[in-house]
Amino acid sequence: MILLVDIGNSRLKWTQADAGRLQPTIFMDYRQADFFERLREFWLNILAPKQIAIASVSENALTLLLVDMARSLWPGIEVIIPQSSPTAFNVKNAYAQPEKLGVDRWLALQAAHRYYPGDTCIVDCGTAITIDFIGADGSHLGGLISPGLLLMKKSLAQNTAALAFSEDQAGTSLAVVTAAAINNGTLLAAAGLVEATLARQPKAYRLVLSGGDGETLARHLTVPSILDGDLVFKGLLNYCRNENAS
Ligand SMILES: Nc1ncnc2c1ncn2[C@@H]1O[C@H](COP(=O)(O)OP(=O)(O)O)[C@@H](O)[C@H]1O
Ligand SMILES: CC(C)(COP(=O)(O)O)[C@@H](O)C(=O)NCCC(=O)O
Ligand SMILES: [K+]
Repeated sequence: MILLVDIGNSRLKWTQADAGRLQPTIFMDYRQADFFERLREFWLNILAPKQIAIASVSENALTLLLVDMARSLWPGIEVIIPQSSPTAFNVKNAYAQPEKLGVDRWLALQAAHRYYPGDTCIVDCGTAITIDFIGADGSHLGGLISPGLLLMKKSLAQNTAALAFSEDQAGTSLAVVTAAAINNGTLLAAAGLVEATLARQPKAYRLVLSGGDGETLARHLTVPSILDGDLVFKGLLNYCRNENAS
């Protein structure tokens, strides 16, 4: 059994992999006061893992606390914390400073190259929206970062006098009330960003979506997409199979 952990800027996601098969993901808000107790409760009741692999774009202190918890629960557990690098698993990082690419994006690129080979565009619609392109030969072409849906709405609420935050369903039609105007405006900003980015590339790319708002985005895009919320976990699994990747 392998324990896989993906820490984003909003939530911690974890799952277990048994012979490469991923169990359902557990989503947790790591900013809640009882987060560590709740996670410990969960982990006390799982089969002892041989390895724990962690991908985090959040505070390093959080990763260290999780490693401490894992080591106290399962002494001798192997801890794997991949870092962004110039190349790994036949994928070449396009960043001028490869270590600066978010490790979640780096792992998703490696998983896409393995499970969706070809020219692929990966969009992770989480706290931020990240868009990354990879060619069939494994070369990353670069990417884009924009605020996610919740952040766009929060920033409107925080920086205006008259715009309140609402979690109502969003669409892409023209609205006649403020809440819908905001929800639809922000959703269309995200959908338009993805569609425009794809349209501006010199060739066609297969689109793979992930992240907490991936499904919402998929429903409102005018282009076909595949939903895969496990890309980061799948990327982590590579490092568990082969620790010597560079
Ligand atoms: N139950 C939920 N709790 C929190 N965010 C959610 C939930 N359902 C959908 N979302 C959306 O998902 C986004 C977070 O996605 P996620 O992939 O977990 O982000 P991150 O990887 O940045 O932590 C939020 O910004 C929000 O818009
Ligand atoms: C862009 C991100 C904030 C996305 O994080 P997320 O929305 O998954 O929480 C993260 O991948 C990150 O911190 N990246 C480092 C900068 C970069 O990738 O260029
Ligand atoms: K993201």
